[in-house]
Amino acid sequence: MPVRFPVFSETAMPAIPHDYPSARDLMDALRFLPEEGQIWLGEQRMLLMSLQASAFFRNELVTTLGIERARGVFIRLGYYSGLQDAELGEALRGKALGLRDSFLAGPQLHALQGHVQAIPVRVEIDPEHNRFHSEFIWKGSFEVEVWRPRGVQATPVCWTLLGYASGYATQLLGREVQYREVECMGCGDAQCRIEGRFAEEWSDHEAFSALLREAPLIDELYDLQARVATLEGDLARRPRDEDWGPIGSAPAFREMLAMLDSAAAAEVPVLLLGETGTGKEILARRLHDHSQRAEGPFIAVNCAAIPPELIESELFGVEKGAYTGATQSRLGRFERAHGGTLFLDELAELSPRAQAALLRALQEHQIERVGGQEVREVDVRVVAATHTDLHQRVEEGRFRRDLFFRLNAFTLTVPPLRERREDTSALAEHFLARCEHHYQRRTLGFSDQARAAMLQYAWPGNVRELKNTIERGVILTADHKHITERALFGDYQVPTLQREKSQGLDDQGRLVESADASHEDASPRRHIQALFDAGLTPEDIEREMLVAAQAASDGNIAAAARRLGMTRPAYAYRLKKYGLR
Ligand SMILES: Nc1ncnc2c1ncn2[C@@H]1O[C@H](COP(=O)(O)OP(=O)(O)OP(=O)(O)O)[C@@H](O)[C@H]1O
Repeated sequence: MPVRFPVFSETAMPAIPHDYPSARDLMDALRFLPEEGQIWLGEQRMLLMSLQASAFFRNELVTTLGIERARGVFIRLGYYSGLQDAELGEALRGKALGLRDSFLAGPQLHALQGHVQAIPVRVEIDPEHNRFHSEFIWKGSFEVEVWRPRGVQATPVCWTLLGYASGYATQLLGREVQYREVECMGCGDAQCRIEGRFAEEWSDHEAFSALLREAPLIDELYDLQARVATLEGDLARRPRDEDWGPIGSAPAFREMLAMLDSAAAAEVPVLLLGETGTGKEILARRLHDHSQRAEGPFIAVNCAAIPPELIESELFGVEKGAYTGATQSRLGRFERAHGGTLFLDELAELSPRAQAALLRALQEHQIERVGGQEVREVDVRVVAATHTDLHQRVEEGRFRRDLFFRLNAFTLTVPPLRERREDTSALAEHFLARCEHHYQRRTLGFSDQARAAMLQYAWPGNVRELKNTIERGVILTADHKHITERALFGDYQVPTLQREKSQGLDDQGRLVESADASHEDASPRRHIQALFDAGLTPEDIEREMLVAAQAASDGNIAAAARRLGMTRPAYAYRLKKYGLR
């Protein structure tokens, strides 16, 4: 169904914007967290900036870059904001209200952010029939204000706004839309008016697309450029080979890496300690790559993954006929690692017999295959790893003391991710690039909220868990969309995020004066007063909120719970309590 707004002649146009759905949903997505120094709009962290500061920034940029280049920067800035907001508009309204209202969320969000009031003149959206035509009058453009002191300009000045409208519609429709400012108060017209069409309907569309792709001249906008380029199908962000090594610049990690590198040249055995998933294997590989054995093989064995009765034959090989089923002789990992490095992960799991054989291999560089008589010389450097307390195992008599001392000569402890949180972002970007490459996907990266959640989370499974989480996020995110907190963590609520506090419900689901309510914004109190005036009890209000959240979430319980800042079980419990389920 094409969506049409009445076409008004300019004189007949009403002064008050009409036909917009309620902006309540968009306003509810806006959260002020003064105690944490943050403002959030959906999954994006926002900034409040004064018009004067914005004018100052623009002047600086125009002076530094010249007007044409500055124009490009601001159009791209707006374009990127538009892309982000379209995700929010679609998430809030797409399923529930459809394309028309998702589209109108764009100008409404623009207004909510104080940029401009957009009055629809014509809105026809019918992508199925290849039709898109929209026209808005802009009132109170902040960019006209910013330019006013510079006098009348030769060309339209609402750069960011125009970029925003183009980015929003492009992202929402999944097809390039471009807007033009056909009238602008900044260049002497009586009003600002924009028109939007599919890109190819504009004769000069290539110049506009090129502007979006143009390399920004300031570092802060490189990211934007990469994302716009991504949209244009440019397969950016391929991981480089050197990116595949251990990532980390936290002091604890750097220090450990420096020791690892100095151990690489020496021929000593190395013991890596650290929790599961901290990267012990990747570090063992680095040790190998930096050693004189780099040209030789690197063989990794997870001792815990091999049944105890098979571990010896796995490590040392087997002679034909050694046991039923040994129909031919087989090389063990030691022999395969000859001239290189053998990485023994989960070393603590070795059987006593295997421990004895390993000790001999380390001391005498000799092994015997299972069922064989021949003594074979092996030239292997052993790097072992464990997440258990090996010393304690020795005390308990479960691990040979002499072997422990042999391996313990050079010990390194790999710090868990929670002790080097500053590495989380770099690791996350690294895994994102790898996963996108692997799955041939092009997301727009992490939302601000997803990033914040990753930084808050304790990562008990360490780097491996982070990697798996990001893989999940990439799989669940459509191309050209941001990876949300939900895509990463599902319905799990990252425990320490304090945003929920400001949503005004305590952990029993009761309405409370939120942290922000004590500040200037009196609107929640006003609403609550109105509810009291209507004679509603707190129970009535709670019941209504539960129902409303469910309706607004298409009956999806997890989504409704999130909307109310509750866990799913807490929400389900309340539904039951009120007989709503
Ligand atoms: N610093 C790092 N930079 C890049 N990738 C890493 C880093 N640390 C770990 N990884 C990746 O995380 C995953 C888990 O790491 P790895 O297998 O080396 O951990 P581990 O400590 O050996 O785990 P376990 O003790 O459970 O065997 C691997 O895919 C590895 O490539």
